[in-house]
Amino acid sequence: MSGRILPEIMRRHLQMYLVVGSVNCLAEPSRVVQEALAGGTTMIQFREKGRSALTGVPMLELARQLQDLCHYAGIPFIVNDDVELALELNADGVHIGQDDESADSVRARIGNRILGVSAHTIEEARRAILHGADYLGVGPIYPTISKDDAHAVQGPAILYEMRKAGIDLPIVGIGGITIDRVEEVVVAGADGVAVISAVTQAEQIRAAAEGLKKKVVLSIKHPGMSQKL
Ligand SMILES: Cc1ncc(COP(=O)(O)OP(=O)(O)O)c(N)n1
Ligand SMILES: Cc1ncsc1CCOP(=O)(O)O
Ligand SMILES: [Mg+2]
Repeated sequence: MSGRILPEIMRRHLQMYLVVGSVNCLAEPSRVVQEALAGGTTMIQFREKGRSALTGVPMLELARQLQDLCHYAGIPFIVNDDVELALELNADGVHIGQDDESADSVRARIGNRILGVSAHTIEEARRAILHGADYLGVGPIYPTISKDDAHAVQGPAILYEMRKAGIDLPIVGIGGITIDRVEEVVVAGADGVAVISAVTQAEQIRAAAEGLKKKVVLSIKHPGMSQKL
């Protein structure tokens, strides 16, 4: 990448952001990602975390496989937490939280790659921006089954508060987001939704991703209309 990603391009990548690892998938992870991409997923985060998470060579092989799928689909491939892995793979970016390596240090290591930072408060959001974040991951907006150590549920109000405080960086809402909740997340100020279970646990993965994406796009263009879908 020749420079930092433009906010308007970042916002589009955040519309239907799938966070995924082998632990979350009912079907084979590469199959899940293929289907999700066919449904219009706009960015993927590789998050290989949890009790039965892969490590070593199998983890690396899965990461490469998913990265290739993203490459062919023309969407960014982001690595959760592990900056070394992101650099080794030449991934498009990294997502870090408040308990991970600090954002300014990660920015210095990854150059112009995409940097996503989790923020739970206006203060954390402002610091992340100063430290070079390209987007903020805000949540959990609703209760989640996919992260044991998640912060307290914040509700869509946190998105309103951040926007009201003048935070205009691209934001993705995360945590317990289902198709019925997309509109209120977008209307509250998010540019898109990041999901694990709504896609990885769906019976029809492609249709699930497609439905979420359509609802985000409609909620951005015509707030209020997406109820009719
Ligand atoms: C898009 C997005 N937003 C938030 C998170 C959570 O990151 P973090 O708080 O570091 O927790 P872990 O995912 O590392 O368990 C995320 N991964 N993605
Ligand atoms: C990684 C993460 N960070 C905050 S909530 C969450 C889990 C989101 O998963 P789900 O979409 O299944 O609630
Ligand atoms: Mg983290």
